[in-house]
Amino acid sequence: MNFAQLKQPDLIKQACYVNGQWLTTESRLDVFNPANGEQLGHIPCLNPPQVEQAIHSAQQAFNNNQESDWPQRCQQLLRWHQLIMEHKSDLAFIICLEQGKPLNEALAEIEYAASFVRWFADFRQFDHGETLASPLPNKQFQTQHAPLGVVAMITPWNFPAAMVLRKAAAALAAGCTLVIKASELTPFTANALVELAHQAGFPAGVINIVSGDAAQIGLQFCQHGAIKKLSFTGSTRVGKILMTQSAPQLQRLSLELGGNAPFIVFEDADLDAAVAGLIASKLRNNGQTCVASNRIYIAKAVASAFNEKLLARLSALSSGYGWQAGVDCGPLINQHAKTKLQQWIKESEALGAERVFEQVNIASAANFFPITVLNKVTDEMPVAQHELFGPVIALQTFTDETEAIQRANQTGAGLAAYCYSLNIHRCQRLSQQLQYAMIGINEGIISAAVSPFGGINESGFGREGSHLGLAEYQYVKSICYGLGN
Ligand SMILES: NC(=O)c1ccc[n+]([C@@H]2O[C@H](COP(=O)([O-])OP(=O)(O)OC[C@H]3O[C@@H](n4cnc5c(N)ncnc54)[C@H](O)[C@@H]3O)[C@@H](O)[C@H]2O)c1
Ligand SMILES: N[C@@H](CC=O)C(=O)O
Repeated sequence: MNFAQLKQPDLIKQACYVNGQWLTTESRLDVFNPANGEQLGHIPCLNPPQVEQAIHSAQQAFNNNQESDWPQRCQQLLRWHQLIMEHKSDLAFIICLEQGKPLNEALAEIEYAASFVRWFADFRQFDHGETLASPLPNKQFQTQHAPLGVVAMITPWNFPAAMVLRKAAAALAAGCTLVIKASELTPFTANALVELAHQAGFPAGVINIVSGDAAQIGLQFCQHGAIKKLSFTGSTRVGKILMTQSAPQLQRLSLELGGNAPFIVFEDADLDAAVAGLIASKLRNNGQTCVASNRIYIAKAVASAFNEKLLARLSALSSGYGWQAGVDCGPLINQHAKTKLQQWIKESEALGAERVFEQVNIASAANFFPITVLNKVTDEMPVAQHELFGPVIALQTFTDETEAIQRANQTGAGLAAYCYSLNIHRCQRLSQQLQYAMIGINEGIISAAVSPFGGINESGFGREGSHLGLAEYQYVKSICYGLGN
């Protein structure tokens, strides 16, 4: 299985895009299909002067950009959205091959990713400063929303299109220019999106994409005076490195980091809906989602009924190659992800967890991992302490609401939380008392372009999507007009 099967194979760029040109180098990084280990291609490993060229071209393009250019930028965004939708089956196939998720999920990711481009192009037209009521007769006060300048973005492999477009669309709508470093595990989706941006008519230098040594490029972004903001999505570990590195420049940062979402099912929940919600939130992208439910708390009174329904639904799911019909889960991204999960399961079993389900209907290639359900988990076990990022469902029980809330809040992370109950008062209490930035109430899939996405605490800061996502790439200018005497 390879990219030759694309309707438009020239969407595959084994290159970086700098100042409107695709650039290749002798030095390369190889890219593999996580499902079968086959090499898919390679991307350049740029050296610091080549990365500098990309930053410089973004700076030049920003200097040439005027607020009056917005109508053209808006047209470019709308054209980009249209091209992405026209090529969605090819783009989904690229995601499926380099990231592993099933084609239907990859297609859903493209539509979700494209929705940010459309949303920011539309919303920006209504974004404006204000004229303020002046307390002084001889002065008038106004605010303007100004673009920050050159923005660097570093994105992960789990949503190779959505994580790029959620940032890029907002920054472009704000009037910024970009240097993107996508994950080296999934570069071809980002490159194809940039090729479509090129076709949509963005001028040279407005969008640049680089690849190479991640740590070195990250450091270069953090230390570069021309880069006014760094927007990062990835692990908490790397987020902390970037924050430390960028502190001396007081560079603006958005950090979209890892989660450890509680999923609470109360005795008054619709159990079928709760099982469906858990499967949706836990097994989307085979568990490799920052908002995936991680610690599953079920009220003691309904635990055995819930578990029975859950295992019945899980038995019908299959794992396999994403490009084959009827596949529910793809592989993990690499061997490291698999070894980590095996280790945490083993350590948790040694502490008393019981394996009550292990999927049998699964492809035999190296990175596949069976959907696994553990019962009798406790909060101290590794499967509850770590962001699992895989298809492992760690079940715990609780006695009452106070206990559930207290245990759910007992983590450093603060991204997403979920609860299922048909009691409206309880749902309102939970929405107030769960200390998470995003809460799903009787719902397992919570993201949309219109809604602010982001975390608190160890899950980072900054918001993507929504009007707040645009503000991340702007600064507010306050203007005071003297009106004479
Ligand atoms: N909160 C969110 O919106 C969100 C969304 C998706 C993923 N995530 C998180 O991302 C993680 C999974 O992604 P990952 O494994 O690609 O994360 P990662 O932190 O390993 O890598 C993310 C990106 O950072 C780059 N990188 C790695 N080391 C770096 C360094 N020293 N300096 C600069 N860049 C560096 C990588 O090349 C990649 O592009 C999970 O923790 C997940 O929860 C969060
Ligand atoms: N799945 C998230 C991204 C994090 O993994 C989303 O819904 O946008």
